[in-house]
Formats: sequence, C-alpha cells, structure tokens
Amino acid sequence: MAYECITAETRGTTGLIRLDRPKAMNALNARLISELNGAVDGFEEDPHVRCIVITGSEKAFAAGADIKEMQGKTFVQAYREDFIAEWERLSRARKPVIAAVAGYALGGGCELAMMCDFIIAAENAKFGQPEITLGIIPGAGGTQRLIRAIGKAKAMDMILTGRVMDAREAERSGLVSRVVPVGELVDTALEAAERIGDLSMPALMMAKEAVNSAHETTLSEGCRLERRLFHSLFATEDQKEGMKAFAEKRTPQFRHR
Ligand SMILES: CC(C)(O)CC(=O)SCCNC(=O)CCNC(=O)[C@H](O)C(C)(C)COP(=O)(O)OP(=O)(O)OC[C@H]1O[C@@H](n2cnc3c(N)ncnc32)[C@H](O)[C@@H]1OP(=O)(O)O
Repeated sequence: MAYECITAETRGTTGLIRLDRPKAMNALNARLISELNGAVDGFEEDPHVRCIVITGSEKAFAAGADIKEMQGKTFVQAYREDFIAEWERLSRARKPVIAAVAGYALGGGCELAMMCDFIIAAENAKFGQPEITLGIIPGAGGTQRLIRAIGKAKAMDMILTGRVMDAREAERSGLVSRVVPVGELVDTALEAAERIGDLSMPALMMAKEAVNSAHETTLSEGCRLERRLFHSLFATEDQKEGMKAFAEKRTPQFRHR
C-alpha cells in the first residue's frame, strides 16, 4: 500500500510505523489516522509480526490533531461523524505496541502514545495536553488515560494549564518507562520489540489483556481474569517448551502456540 503520511516496514519480527508529515510536526489529520489504522490492521494480521513500534521524527512524535483541518467543524459534523472515534483503533491492538517518542507529543500525539502499551522517550521528548489553550478539551482519551498514568494532581495540572512536561518529569511521573538519548531511541525501541518478539505470542497477548483489565474492572475480577488466563496458558506448547528449556538450561524456542 502507498502511504502519504506514514511509512510502515517490517524489521525482523517488528512492524515499524513512522508518522511522517514533517512540515506539519506530524499533525494528525484524517488521512494519517486512516493510514495508521491500516498499517496496524496489516501488522496485526501478519503472523510474522509480533510487536509494533510507532515513532515520529526527532522533532515531533505528533503535535496533536491537525488544527487547520478541524477548525471549521461544526458540532453537528463532529457529532454525526463521531469525530475522533476511529483514533481508538490503536488502543484495541492485541499485539504489543511500543511508542518511541522524540520531540513533541502534544494533544492527540500524547493520546496516541498513551494508547500504546508503553512509551520509551528520547531526552528531548515533551508531553502535553494543550487542548485547553484552543478552547477545547482532549478528545482521544487524554482525560482518562493521563490520570491513570500519572495520577489526578499532575493530570489536572497538565490538562487545566496546558503545560508541557519534559522527558525526565514524564519518567518520574510514570508516563514513560525509560528515557534514552535521541540518537538511540528507535534502536532501543526495536531492541525491546525484538526481545518481546522472541517470547510466546499467546502469553504476551494474555499478559496485555490482563494488565489492561486492571483499568476496566475491580481488583477481585481482575485477579480472577488473570488466574483464568494463567491457567489457560498451561494448554499451550510454549508453556511446556518454556519450562522444559529452563530445566535443561537452554534458551526456549517458542512456536507461538
Ligand atoms: C486530538 C484532540 C481531540 O485531543 C485535539 C488535539 O490534539 S488539538 C491539538 C493539540 N496540539 C497543539 O495545540 C500543538 C500545536 N502546535 C504547537 O503548539 C507548535 O507547533 C509546536 C510547539 C508543536 C512547535 O512549535 P514551533 O517549533 O514553533 O513550530 P511551528 O512553526 O508552530 O509549527 C511548524 C508547522 O507545523 C504546523 N503545526 C504544528 N502543530 C500543528 C497542529 N497540531 N495542527 C496543524 N498544524 C500544526 C504549524 O502550523 C507550522 O506550519 P505552517 O503554519 O508554518 O505551515
């Protein structure tokens, strides 16, 4: 497929998606979101891909929704087309997804990064939900995911003031898992993805399902789901191989079944 606003390629067992609208700081227009969703669909269906990495440029992961594209929308248009609903595709990915963020991740850019399973940030990364400065509020999950990631005090501070958080503050706050030099960002994310790719796909998918359920359910229901998923992994060849390999002091050869 020919893309205009992203590039997508396979590196080993990783599907690498790069947001690519350099003149507009990777602002997220309808075309980019549709291409991103198509690439995610393709990697989800590809049995050779076991992890997805999403990145942008050194200047910007994404500076949010394309303000010029959305500025003329009326309420009725936004409501009838359920504007932004299609952005949520990424949050339904069943394979692991890593966001590799350098530069600006603002508004929808920050929201997109938070839909990923974890965020690796470059030292120059800047996160923020500046929608309030435009007379709107976050619309792609920012009010819900930011509070879960960094707690109410900081989430309110960022959403009500529109201030930007640098990479170190984001790491201290729990928004990002690690911070690396800009030049090492993509390789670090690809290394993490390849490491994930060597592991058992059913176990990875169930781990993701169990962790994500923590945000959707009670502690006892979440623990029950976790236990059932844990039990079901004893039906996989990979569990037998993983434990046999441990006992035989060798590296397991998972077959993802
Ligand atoms: C998804 C929702 C519902 O939650 C809503 C949103 O996401 S709303 C959008 C939230 N994002 C923002 O408000 C950030 C807007 N951008 C900026 O504040 C700045 O551009 C910057 C801080 C990211 C970078 O500043 P600077 O280095 O000074 O570069 P600029 O000259 O401002 O930008 C270069 C070029 O990119 C265009 N641009 C940047 N961001 C957007 C955007 N979000 N939408 C459309 N276009 C954007 C900017 O207009 C410049 O282009 P030209 O005007 O020079 O052609």
